[in-house]
Amino acid sequence: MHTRVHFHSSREQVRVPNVIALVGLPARGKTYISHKLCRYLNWIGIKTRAFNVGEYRRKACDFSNEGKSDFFNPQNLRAVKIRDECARLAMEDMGQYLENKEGEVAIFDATNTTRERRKWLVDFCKKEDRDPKFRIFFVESVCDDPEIINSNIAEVKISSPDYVGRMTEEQARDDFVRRIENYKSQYETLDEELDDELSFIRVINAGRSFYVHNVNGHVQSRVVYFLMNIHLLPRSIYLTRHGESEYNRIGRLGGDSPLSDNGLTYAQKLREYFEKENVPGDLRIWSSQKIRAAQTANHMKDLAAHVEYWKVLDEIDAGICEGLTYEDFQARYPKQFAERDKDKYHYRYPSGESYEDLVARLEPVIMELERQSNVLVVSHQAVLRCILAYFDNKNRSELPYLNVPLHTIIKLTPKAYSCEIEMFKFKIDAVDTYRAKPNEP
Ligand SMILES: O=c1[nH]cnc2c1c(-c1ccccc1)cn2-c1ccc(Br)cc1
Ligand SMILES: O=P(O)(O)OC[C@H]1O[C@](O)(CO)[C@@H](O)[C@@H]1O
Repeated sequence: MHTRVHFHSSREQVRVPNVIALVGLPARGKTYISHKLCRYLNWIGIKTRAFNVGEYRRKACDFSNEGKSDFFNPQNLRAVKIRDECARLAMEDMGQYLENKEGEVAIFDATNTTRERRKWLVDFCKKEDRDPKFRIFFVESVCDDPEIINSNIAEVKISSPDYVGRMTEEQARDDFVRRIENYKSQYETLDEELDDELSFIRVINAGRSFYVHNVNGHVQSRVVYFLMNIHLLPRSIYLTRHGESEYNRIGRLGGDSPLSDNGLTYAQKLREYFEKENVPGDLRIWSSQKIRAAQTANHMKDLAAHVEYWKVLDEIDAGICEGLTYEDFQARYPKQFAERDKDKYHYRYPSGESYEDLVARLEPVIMELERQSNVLVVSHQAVLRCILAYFDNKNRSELPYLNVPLHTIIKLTPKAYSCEIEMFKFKIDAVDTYRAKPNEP
């Protein structure tokens, strides 16, 4: 009988609640950072939610009767009152989220461009009757590169609910530039002397340089590490499973079987796809160290600088079920089989892995994908579900059931706040290895 030891990440209860507060003028990528950080922290298992004050303001007052940029004029006292009220509401909701332990990290996405506003936040996190106090980390984004600012305004501002359908793009752009001017007059940047006791990072020109001050604790150091590895440069990430393998054909899990004839055909067609794709610059190819993946990647050899073989890209280890079919698994270990369907993300095969283990094993791959330009990843069903869940912001109950069929290329193209996903299914026969969640009895 196998001794089963349950390792549950009990660290979640231990960690102090963290607030990550953005600082910066409009169109400095605060919401971009907020969305991306939220997605990364949730994926690595740190429950995180973003609170965007702009959304509270849009709920509080529709813009039909408000002057757009004038609403942000500091002399407009009525508007100042509404904006402060929205910030207070967002802060209250954030406080509840952390107090009720719904999550460990709250991201406060607002301009926070005055020392007074930031002091309000700090006092809120450290207030007398709060136990435990919230740790707060400021992420300031400063940017004077007009190209970056204009791409931000073009990509996300003029299509924002504040403008769309109310004025022309030209008018929207002009109004937004006036809105920025309103904030500039009041902007007090973080200062290493005046704000010496604060913890913060200043990101300059979309990550061209950084100033890091008084980093405190595990979450803040992960945030700094992540922000120093992401970039805005346009590129695409291609994901594909190996071609159909002999084990796929007989429904066996895991193993290290070679490609079937169909699989070999797919490997050839994959190469032809990339010959036509004309990927700009050089294409990096990462393969797992399983024969079926290496055979698939090797058909691309001379198209890419070189193929790299990563063991961390190997398929989920099914432990005692390696080499079995699902039918064998159910017949031989009925209790285990039933347990897996109850919570497929946390279920760990005896002597094997869970999807949660896979995510932990794949974190360096995600970090390197963020750093790189155009990459093709040749891997496996469970592994690609984890990678896809990161880029498509899928949670831990959806992740183990994502559809990643054989003989299909998944092309990811990151956009401002989301990732464009295209799936190219090749007309080459392949078995269907997808096993749906059985409906509740
Ligand atoms: O506009 C900007 N100014 C300044 N920094 C910016 C942007 C954007 C951006 C650009 C276009 C659309 C949506 C967001 C991203 N970052 C950014 C910030 C921090 C890091 Br680390 C990487 C990128
Ligand atoms: O988590 P699921 O749905 O069983 O999929 C993972 C399985 O898919 C395969 O890659 C192909 O069936 C197996 O090697 C692996 O155990």
